[in-house]
Amino acid sequence: MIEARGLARTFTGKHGRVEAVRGVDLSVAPGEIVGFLGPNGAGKTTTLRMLTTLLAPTAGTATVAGRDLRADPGGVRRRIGYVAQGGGTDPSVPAGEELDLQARLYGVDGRAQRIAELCARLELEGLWDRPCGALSGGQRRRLDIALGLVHRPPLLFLDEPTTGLDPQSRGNLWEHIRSMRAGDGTTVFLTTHYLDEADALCDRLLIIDRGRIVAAGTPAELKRRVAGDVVTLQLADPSGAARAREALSRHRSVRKAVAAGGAVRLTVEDGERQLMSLVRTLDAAGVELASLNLARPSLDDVFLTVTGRSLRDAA
Ligand SMILES: Nc1ncnc2c1ncn2[C@@H]1O[C@H](COP(=O)(O)OP(=O)(O)OP(=O)(O)O)[C@@H](O)[C@H]1O
Repeated sequence: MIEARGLARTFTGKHGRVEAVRGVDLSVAPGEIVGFLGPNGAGKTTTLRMLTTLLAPTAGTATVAGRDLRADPGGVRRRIGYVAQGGGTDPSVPAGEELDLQARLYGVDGRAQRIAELCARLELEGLWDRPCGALSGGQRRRLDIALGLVHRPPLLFLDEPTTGLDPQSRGNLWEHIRSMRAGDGTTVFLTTHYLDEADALCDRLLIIDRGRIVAAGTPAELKRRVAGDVVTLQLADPSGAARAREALSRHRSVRKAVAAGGAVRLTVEDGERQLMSLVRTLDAAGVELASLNLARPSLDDVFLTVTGRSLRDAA
């Protein structure tokens, strides 16, 4: 559904050159929900705007929904839906009117039926006459999605669909996105910087950092392949962190050791079995331990492993 090779975008302005996206390759199969994850400023929106024809790439090629991005941008636009960050509704216009107008703009066959179908599926019934500005955050996001889907596109792009929503509305929106896929087989490509969203909603993830894709796979694959188990050793005396890190990084099970805030954080193969041996290594190095924690990897650990930074800190 999407094939991109070497997609890049450089901005040149008064303050110099910004290489926002530096050669992105990506493939999305029909029916997938793919999450594009990364910290603020990583290049998510820029990539999305290129894939949706809103921004011309400086380099690279892409086929989107079966059409060539450069040769046939109009063809791409007719076959995709795009929901921008914050949506694009007029606060003073009633929700139903927005939907009707969008359907007319696209010349949708069976307009009334398509709108009724979307309203039922996205729980928008009864909101027809309500001005968009008077809808709740969750309702507005569902209306934005309905607007993006009115012309039955096989591919839907969502830019940070749940930013600003409370946890309950976020979970509710995830359900709706899944039901779109189940009902029409819609392929969904979404950007997010929420790790829980990426984990719970997406079949596959692409992690972008500083304009490059640094990891790709299903959430489970990424956690298994990239991260290993995470052992955090809190030291009694924070000044021993560097020494502890050095001793532990020589341990045969340790893939990566990072010292931060008086603790050493290890990425370890088979963490449970290695705990005693790690404690002995620390003991031999003369470093006193205050506490110990073993955790299965999270997506944040994946990001930390591939970039050396925490996604939470970076976001
Ligand atoms: N029109 C522009 N002119 C100059 N620089 C830009 C422009 N648009 C984006 N950038 C820069 O390109 C980089 C990538 O921005 P982009 O909006 O793609 O990131 P993002 O991952 O979507 O971030 P966020 O999560 O904050 O939305 C940033 O450094 C940003 O400041």
